[in-house]
Amino acid sequence: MMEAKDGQAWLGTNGYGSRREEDGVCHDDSATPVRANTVDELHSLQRKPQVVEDRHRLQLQSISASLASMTCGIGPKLVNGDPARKKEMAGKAVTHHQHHITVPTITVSDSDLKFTHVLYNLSPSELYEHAIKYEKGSFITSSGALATLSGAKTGRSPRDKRVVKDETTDDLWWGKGSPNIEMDEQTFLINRERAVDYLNSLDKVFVNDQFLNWDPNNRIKVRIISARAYHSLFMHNMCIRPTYEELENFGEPDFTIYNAGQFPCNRYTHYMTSSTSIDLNLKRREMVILGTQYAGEMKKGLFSVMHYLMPKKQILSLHSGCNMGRGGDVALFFGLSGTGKTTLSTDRNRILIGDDEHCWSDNGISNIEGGCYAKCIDLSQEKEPDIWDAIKFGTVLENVVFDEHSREVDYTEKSVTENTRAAYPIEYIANAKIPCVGPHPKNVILLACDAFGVLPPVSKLSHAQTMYHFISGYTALVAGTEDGIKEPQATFSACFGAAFIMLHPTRYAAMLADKMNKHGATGWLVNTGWIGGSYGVGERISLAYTRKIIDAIHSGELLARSYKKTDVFGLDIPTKVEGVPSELLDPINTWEDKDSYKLTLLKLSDLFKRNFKVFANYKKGGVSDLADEIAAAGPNF
Ligand SMILES: Nc1ncnc2c1ncn2[C@@H]1O[C@H](COP(=O)(O)OP(=O)(O)O)[C@@H](O)[C@H]1O
Ligand SMILES: C=C(OP(=O)(O)O)C(=O)O
Ligand SMILES: [Ca+2]
Ligand SMILES: [Mn+2]
Repeated sequence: MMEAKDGQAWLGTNGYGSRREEDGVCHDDSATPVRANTVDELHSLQRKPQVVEDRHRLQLQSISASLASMTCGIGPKLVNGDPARKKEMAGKAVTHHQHHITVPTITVSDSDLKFTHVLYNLSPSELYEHAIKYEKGSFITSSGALATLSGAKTGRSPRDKRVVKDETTDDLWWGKGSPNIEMDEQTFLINRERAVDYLNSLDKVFVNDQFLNWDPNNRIKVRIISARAYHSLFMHNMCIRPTYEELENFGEPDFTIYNAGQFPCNRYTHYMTSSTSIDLNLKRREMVILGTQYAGEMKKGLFSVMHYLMPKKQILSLHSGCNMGRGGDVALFFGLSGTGKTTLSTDRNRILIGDDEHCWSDNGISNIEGGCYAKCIDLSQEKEPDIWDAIKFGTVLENVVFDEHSREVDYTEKSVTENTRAAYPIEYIANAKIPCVGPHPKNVILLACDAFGVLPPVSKLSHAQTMYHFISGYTALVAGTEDGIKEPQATFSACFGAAFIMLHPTRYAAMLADKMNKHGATGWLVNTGWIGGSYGVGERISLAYTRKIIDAIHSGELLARSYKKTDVFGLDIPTKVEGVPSELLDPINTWEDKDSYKLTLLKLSDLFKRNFKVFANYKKGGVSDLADEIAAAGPNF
């Protein structure tokens, strides 16, 4: 080594340092030498250390309290940072012993002796490294997105969702048709303890402190405690990301998720019917996840919470996408999974406010989330260029298949699941509106993917029809996609999101009716499903045609068209839409077998009627006055 001028040593390429030898050989010593004595020292120069301040101590105390065991009432010993960098972290621990307890405690369990490292609001880069190093199935794809596997579950488990029933939850929707399956407080605490013990047994946990709802007056603070970098990155993308200052003043969360998804619940525990349990406790403002690693549970679990909290403030929570034209006209896109909310709200010519969860308050629309969650089965650059471009560094790609060597994703591949997904921050869509808020909607578009092929590609709805179809929440997808032709499966999901609503559907419908009336919004029903016959005979309407229809709604062109009424459903269908063959607009034209069309139409209308019966008779603080008018807005035959 050779002494540099300022007393630091440089690293040379050999034992002689980089002394210039006058031998006519060219040496590689043109750059300023590195200031390090050892390779370790050199590596330590790479990263600017994070300053551990009092702020971090307060955060650790707060997290320790979040992870407190119910039985002994104290939280674990926590230390900031990566366990793999132990030496750098030494002496900076915060424990409950210092802060919460004045008398000396006697250590009674092994878990009291250990530290849990907290990886607090890590950046996407840090989370990538953790995922790749420690989580099997994590890879960097050729676009820079992180491919991950969600494990045995590749979709949500609605039958395993439980809601604590107590004195505060009388006004919830319980019973037949409701997504809220009850559990008691005691059982919740048993599952909570199971999750907390699991998380505390780990060397490290990930903690995300973030926000929900872009409306600053109605924003809530959420904390997500999880065991996987994948989950932390997913929520980083999906929730609203705090600025440094906002994080500094974060304080205590309004709601906390304990995601112990790799660990099962105990089937012997009361109310458990499988090894998966997603438990919501509104009074404690906590959610526990056991036995599923599907990240969508966290996103949609928080959505349920918003479906409870927001209506209490006269704010309507909506399972819809939302975008805005350059002139400020806002459109909502309702629909069940796979009907096109994400695809159609992401539109080159319009500004994206959000793809899935919104609030409608007296001030207009706000997105609940900070990211989008797009399906990627059969994704193509040509058909969905904006979503394609959003799949880059930072994006989580769930359960996709890629080329072993090139790491190119094959979006047609369903060998892990058909529900392959991309989760990305909303600003990855070039024309996203930040902050994600907008004025009152002008158009309310109800999407149905009708695999029966009898609903028209577009209908204009009266207010009563809008309510009827909103409460019905119809779509029909095809059950199995592989072996042969299967019957389309009709699904009715109230408010186009029965799995997430907490109150009776009529409560949300009444609010929607009220807001649409007040702000003069027009309702539309768009069939993004089959034309020319049911699944097996006809085909799915092309995305290009659906986009033309949506364009005509946005521009006002469609409102000005002439209409005719259909039989049975009594829908008003336009006779012409720019860019769409006119014969497509009335389904009877595209069916070769007219008898079969009529039979299928009647069959579907019968399914609608049977489904609606339960709502028609419901009179409890909902749209009871409107009930008759709304029921009459359904199919008639
Ligand atoms: N005509 C169409 N309209 C909308 N989506 C279509 C159409 N044809 C095919 N699709 C595909 O259907 C899927 C719709 O899914 P997505 O937009 O993610 O639904 P959601 O957000 O409502 O769950 C996408 O994969 C899209 O490419
Ligand atoms: C994440 C989901 O949303 P969607 O399929 O509506 O995009 C879901 O329903 O699990
Ligand atoms: Ca959804
Ligand atoms: Mn979606």
